[in-house]
Amino acid sequence: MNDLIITNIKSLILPKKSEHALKGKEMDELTIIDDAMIVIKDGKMVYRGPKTEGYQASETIDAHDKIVSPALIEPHTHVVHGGSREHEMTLKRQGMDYLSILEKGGGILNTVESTRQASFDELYNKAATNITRMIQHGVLTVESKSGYGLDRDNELKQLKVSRKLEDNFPILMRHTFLGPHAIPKGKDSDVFLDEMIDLLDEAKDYADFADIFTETGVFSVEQSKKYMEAAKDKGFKVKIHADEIDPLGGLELAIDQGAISADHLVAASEAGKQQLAESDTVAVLLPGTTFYLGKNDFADARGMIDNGGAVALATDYNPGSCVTDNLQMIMAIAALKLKMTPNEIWNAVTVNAAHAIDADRGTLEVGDNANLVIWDAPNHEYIPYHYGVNHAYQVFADGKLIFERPGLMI
Ligand SMILES: N=CN[C@@H](CCC(=O)O)C(=O)O
Ligand SMILES: [Zn+2]
Repeated sequence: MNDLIITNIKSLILPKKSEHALKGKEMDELTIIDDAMIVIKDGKMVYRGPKTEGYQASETIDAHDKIVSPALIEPHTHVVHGGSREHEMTLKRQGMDYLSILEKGGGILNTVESTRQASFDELYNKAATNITRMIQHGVLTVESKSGYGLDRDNELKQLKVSRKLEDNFPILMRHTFLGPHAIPKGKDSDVFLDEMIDLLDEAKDYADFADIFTETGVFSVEQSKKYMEAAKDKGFKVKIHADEIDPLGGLELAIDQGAISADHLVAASEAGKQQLAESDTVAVLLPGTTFYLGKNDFADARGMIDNGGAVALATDYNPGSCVTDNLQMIMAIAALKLKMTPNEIWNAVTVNAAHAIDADRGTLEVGDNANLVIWDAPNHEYIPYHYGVNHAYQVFADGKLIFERPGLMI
């Protein structure tokens, strides 16, 4: 007897399981099975394919002609933080840009203050609200960065909160130490970077990856190289916030260092984009950030994919440069502004997002954990098309229904 059958699935969306992230033309390939059915036993996929009579189960769920996909994957968030920065919208309206706000002690440094002041429980409860919202939007795998402590105790506090979230929610998380996220006021950047390098040993108990913000007025390419090499020596896989605003060569550094991902890449060079195709580095693009910063030039996803590179998408949820926990919204921005096809977008928020954070997720093959979403949508193109609302209808973690969108009470 099988545990659960989900039947009457209009279309089943199946990204390809692969040893490496999907690159170039592969990103436009997606298997779609119409009139489908899923069988789950002990939380794992036993069958997925055309409807058949061959299976029995103690429970059957009728998908009522809705579509089903693997649960989405968030490969870049700053979900653990104190405070909020709505006042920055006024500053931006008055013409101050992101780096000028940071230079004046606002931006990331504002959130550092709020995060330092917040207790462990306050940080946990706040982040739990965002994680809940992400799950409600169809996400069951989340990467979470520190980077708002900028000192030993507060960086570790953030990472411990991140770990507790993973313990208490039915999700898989990856935890990233982002000590070099900004330079504390009055500190010398080299001295501070050395402090963060010294902290890597302790951070290793809680974090899977080490990350750095390589940007004008933050850390240079040379400093980033030093940090990444130190982190790799200590057993970390490395990530980088690269070429978000200025073209410093962060993508080339990431590739050179064998980074698992290079994130942002709005201002990445042509040379970097060419090299991406030959590398195992995944480009994690964050178009919600470009939108939220009010910019018109988006990352060149088309160039990266057409050159043969691997692209993933994330919200970059954080309190300053992208305040949304709705990855479906990012799928819409990717369609409109990154000119990605629906198939590329689905692969970018499932398999490729999984590869960007070293997670074996994002597919629905036999033997996979049954992490999936029933979407209230007629086809897979509909979700990027009808933007700004939640299309997730039912979310299943390891075959268990954990969220169902309520309907009207009239
Ligand atoms: N750009 C650097 N870090 C974050 C933003 C952090 C913040 O503004 O609080 C990002 O990925 O966009
Ligand atoms: Zn970030």
